[in-house]
Amino acid sequence: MAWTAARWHTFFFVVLSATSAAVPLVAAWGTKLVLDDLDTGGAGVRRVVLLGVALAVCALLSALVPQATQYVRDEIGRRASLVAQDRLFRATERFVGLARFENPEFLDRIRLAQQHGGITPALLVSATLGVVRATLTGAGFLVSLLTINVWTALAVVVATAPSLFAELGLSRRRAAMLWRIGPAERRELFFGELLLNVQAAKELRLFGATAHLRRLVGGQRRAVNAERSRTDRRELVAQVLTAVPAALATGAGLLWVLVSAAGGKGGIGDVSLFVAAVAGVQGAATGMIAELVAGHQQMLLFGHYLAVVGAPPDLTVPPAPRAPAPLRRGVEFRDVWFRYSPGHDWALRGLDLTITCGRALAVVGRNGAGKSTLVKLLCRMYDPERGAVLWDGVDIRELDPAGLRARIGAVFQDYMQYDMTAAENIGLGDLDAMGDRARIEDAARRAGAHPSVAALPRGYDTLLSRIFWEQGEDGAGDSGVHLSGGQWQRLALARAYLRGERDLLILDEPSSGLDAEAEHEIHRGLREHRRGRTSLLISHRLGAVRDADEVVVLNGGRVAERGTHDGLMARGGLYAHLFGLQAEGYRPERLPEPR
Ligand SMILES: Nc1ncnc2c1ncn2[C@@H]1O[C@H](COP(=O)(O)OP(=O)(O)OP(=O)(O)O)[C@@H](O)[C@H]1O
Repeated sequence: MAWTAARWHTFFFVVLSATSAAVPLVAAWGTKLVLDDLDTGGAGVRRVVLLGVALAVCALLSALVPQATQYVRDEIGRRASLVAQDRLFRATERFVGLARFENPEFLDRIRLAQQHGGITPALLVSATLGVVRATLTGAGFLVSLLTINVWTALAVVVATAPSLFAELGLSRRRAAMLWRIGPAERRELFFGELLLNVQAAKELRLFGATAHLRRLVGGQRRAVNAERSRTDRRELVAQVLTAVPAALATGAGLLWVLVSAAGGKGGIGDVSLFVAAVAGVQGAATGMIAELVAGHQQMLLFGHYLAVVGAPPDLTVPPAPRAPAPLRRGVEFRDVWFRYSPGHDWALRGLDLTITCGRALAVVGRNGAGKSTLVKLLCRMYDPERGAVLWDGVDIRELDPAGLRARIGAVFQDYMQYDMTAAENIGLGDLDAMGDRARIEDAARRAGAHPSVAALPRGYDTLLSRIFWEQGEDGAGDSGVHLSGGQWQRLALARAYLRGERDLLILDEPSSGLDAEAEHEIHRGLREHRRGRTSLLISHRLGAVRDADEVVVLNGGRVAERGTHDGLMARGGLYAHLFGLQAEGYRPERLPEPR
C-alpha cells in the first residue's frame, strides 16, 4: 500500500534509514581513531583533520536525518491512509444489504479498521526499516565489541534476548486488549455524541438526563482505563524484569574494560569504543524491539482492516446478475418468511402479496406488523429466510441489486436529513440531476417544498445543518438553518420525485409529519402521480389509503385482510375496526360549533 501510494517517499525512506544506521557506527569508529591518534601522538594533522571533518558530517547528518525521516514517514502515512480509507469504504459499499451495519461485532471491526488501516502501512514500513536499521547498527557495534572482548559481546546479546520475547508476547496481549475494549469505547463515543447532539439536547435537558449520560460516558471510560492500566502494569513489570540482566551485563563489561585499560591492556580509544558499542548494541536492541513490537501490533490490528476489506458479500449476488427488465406484470411476495436474525422473532410469516403493475396498493396494519420490513425486502436490503420476492416472476436474488434499486423510487419512514444544502438534499435522489437546478426545483415544487426552500437565506444553496460552519461570501460566519419536521418530509418526497419515472414507487408514511392542509395537498399530488403507475403506499392515516386499488392489512407478519376500502369496511374486520377508531375523532358531534 505504501509503495502504491508513495513510491518516491518510500524509496527515500529506505535511503534515510540506511544513512541513520551507518552514522552512529562511523561516528564511534571515527572517535576511537581520533582518540587513539591523539593518545599516541603519531598521526599527522591532515589525518586528524579528515577524521574531524568526518565526525562533523556525522553530527550534521544525525541532526538532519531524523527530521527528514519524520517528514517522509508522515507523508507516506498521509498518502497511504488515503488509499486505505478508499479501499475500506469501497469494501463497505460492496455490502448490498443492511445486516452488516446492524452487527455490533462487525461495527467494532470497522472502527478498528478505520483507526488502524490508514496508519498501518506507514508504521509498518517504518517498523520494518527500523528493524533493518537497528540490526545493521547493532551488528556493526557487535562486531566492534567482538574486537574488544568476545565474552562481553555475548553477554550483552544474551541479556537482551528475554526482553525481545517478552515484548512480543505483550504486544499480542495489547492487541487483544484493544479488541476487548472496543464495545466500551463505542458505547462511550455514542453516549458522548448524544450529549453533544442537538436533536437529543431538547429531550435530555427536559428530562434532566444529561448527568445520567455523563455518568454513563464516565463509566465506559473508567472500564476502558482499567483495562489499559492492567495491560500497562503488566508491561511495566515485564520491562523492568528484562532490563535488569541487560544492565548487569553492561556494568560488568564496563568494569572489565576499565580494569584492563588501567592495567595497560588497551588504550583510551578502546574504552571510548566500548562505551559507544555497548550503548549502540543496547540502543539498537531496544530500538529493534520497539519497532518489532510496533510492527507486530500494527499487523495484529491490521487483521481487522483485512477482515473488513476481504469480507464476503453479505447477500449473495450471482457472478453475472441479470439486469431487471421494466416491470410488466408486478412484484410478488411468495410465502416470505423473514426474521432479522435467528435470535429475533419472525417479522414476516409466510407473506403472500402482489403489487400489480400499474396499480396502487396500500398496506396498513398495527405497529410492528411488518410493513417497513416488507419494504426493506422489496429493495433487497435483506433476503428472506424462506420464500421469495419475484420481479415479474424472477427471484430478485438473481437480479443486479443496483439495477433493481434504480427501478424503484422510495420515501422511507425513517428518511434521512442530510447535513448538506437544500439542493444537495434533493439531488441525492438522482445524482445525474445534482447539478440540474431546474429539475431539482421542479421536484421540490411537486413535493410542496419550493416555497419554504426559496425563502431560505440562500435559497437552494442554504446549508440545512447547524453542525457545520461555513464562511459566507461577505466573510461572515454562516452556520445554516434548521427545517421543521414537515419541511424535511417534503424534501424527502422531493428526493423521490426527482427520481422521476421509476417502475415502482414506495411511500412509507410519506405524510406523517405534515399539517392537515399540506397532507391533503401532498396526497392529492400523490394520487395524481400514482394514477396508472405501480405504487405501494404504507400509512396509518387510513383516509389516505381509501382510494388505493387494493388495500392489504398486515397483522403479525402475514396478510390478515385484503380488498378495496369499501369491501373491507363492509367486511367489518380489522381494517374496519382501525378505520372506525380513527374516524371517531372526526365525528361532526365532536367538532366545535362554528361561530
Ligand atoms: N433492524 C431490526 N432489527 C431487529 N428487529 C427489527 C428491526 N426492524 C424491525 N424489527 C422488528 O420487526 C418487526 C416488524 O417491524 P416493522 O418495522 O416492519 O413494523 P411496521 O409494521 O413498519 O411498524 P410501524 O407501524 O411501527 O412502522 C417488529 O417486531 C420490529 O421490532
